[in-house]
Amino acid sequence: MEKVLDVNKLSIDFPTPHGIYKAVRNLSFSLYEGEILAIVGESGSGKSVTAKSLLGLIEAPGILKDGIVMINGQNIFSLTSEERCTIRGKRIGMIFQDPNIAFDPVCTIGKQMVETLLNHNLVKNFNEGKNISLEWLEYVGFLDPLRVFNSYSFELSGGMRQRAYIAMVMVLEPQILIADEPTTALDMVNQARVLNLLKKMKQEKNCSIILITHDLSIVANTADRILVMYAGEALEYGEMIDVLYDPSHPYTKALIRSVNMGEKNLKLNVIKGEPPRMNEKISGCSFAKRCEFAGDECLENKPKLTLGSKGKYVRCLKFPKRLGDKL
Ligand SMILES: Nc1ncnc2c1ncn2[C@@H]1O[C@H](COP(=O)(O)OP(=O)(O)OP(=O)(O)O)[C@@H](O)[C@H]1O
Repeated sequence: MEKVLDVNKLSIDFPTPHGIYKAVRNLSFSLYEGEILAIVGESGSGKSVTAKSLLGLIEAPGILKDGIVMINGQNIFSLTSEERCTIRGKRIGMIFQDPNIAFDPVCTIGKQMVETLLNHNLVKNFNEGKNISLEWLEYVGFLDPLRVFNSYSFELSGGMRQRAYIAMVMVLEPQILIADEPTTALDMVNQARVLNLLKKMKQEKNCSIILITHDLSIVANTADRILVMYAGEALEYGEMIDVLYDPSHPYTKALIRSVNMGEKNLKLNVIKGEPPRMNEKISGCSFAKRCEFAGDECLENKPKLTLGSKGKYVRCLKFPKRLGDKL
């Protein structure tokens, strides 16, 4: 499978009056054609900052400390803002938890979709844009696409609005879609609809998707591979089956024990303690203070992300199956 995105040693800092917050630390991962990569981790682990940086967006006061994000052979950080705008939308699209931020309340859904197509010079006139927009509204599951086309966003229910949002992003047919907590605000029925839609876009449109979520049951249902983030860095990274059903890192194991993936009468274990403060200097393993297996060496020596069996990467000094390769 072809690599469509390559993130190499990405580090993002937020200088604040309380010190430098290290939101993303030396993060590397790739995304392949037609796959769903889930990024999971506790709140504040750096998932959203990472996702936005893939579009070249680092919100002030954040700064790119180091790293390269290659999309189709181009480093997004070395492009001009105009070149980045062309990549955004056409090559890479992003949907957030709250669709309201994407819609103009005084403009119909259809008009916005057609304007997006016209702005990217993908259609010659309104009617051509309307036909493409209607096809996408039908694709995301609307039985009466024309009604949605002529609606304002506030006239739709939450679930409909999220699907209309996906149609509006997908109308440009981006090769890469980043979905940041796309189902958090939805009920179970609409959650399933949106997740099935992501799977359909992967299978039928060969779309490569980064799915950011806290919810491991969603990951089990949709993802091909997983990146587990903690305190801005990757702790475990590999095939979904190998990470979720044969976890290696104590943090991944604890994360799995803290949710119910459908088992009856399962006792849930909350992970004790807090992640390190983002301005804290971490000399050893970032998870060591909360880890039940940690020894003195874990507090003193920083583990490297290391390749183990089944092509899985793990950052843990206690991880037994190391082959010695670094990422
Ligand atoms: N504007 C900001 N100013 C200072 N620090 C920031 C800012 N935005 C993000 N950060 C830092 O980046 C860290 C990671 O934030 P991010 O939103 O990526 O976390 P997340 O994993 O997506 O969390 P959640 O699941 O709650 O959305 C935060 O803990 C914070 O320290």
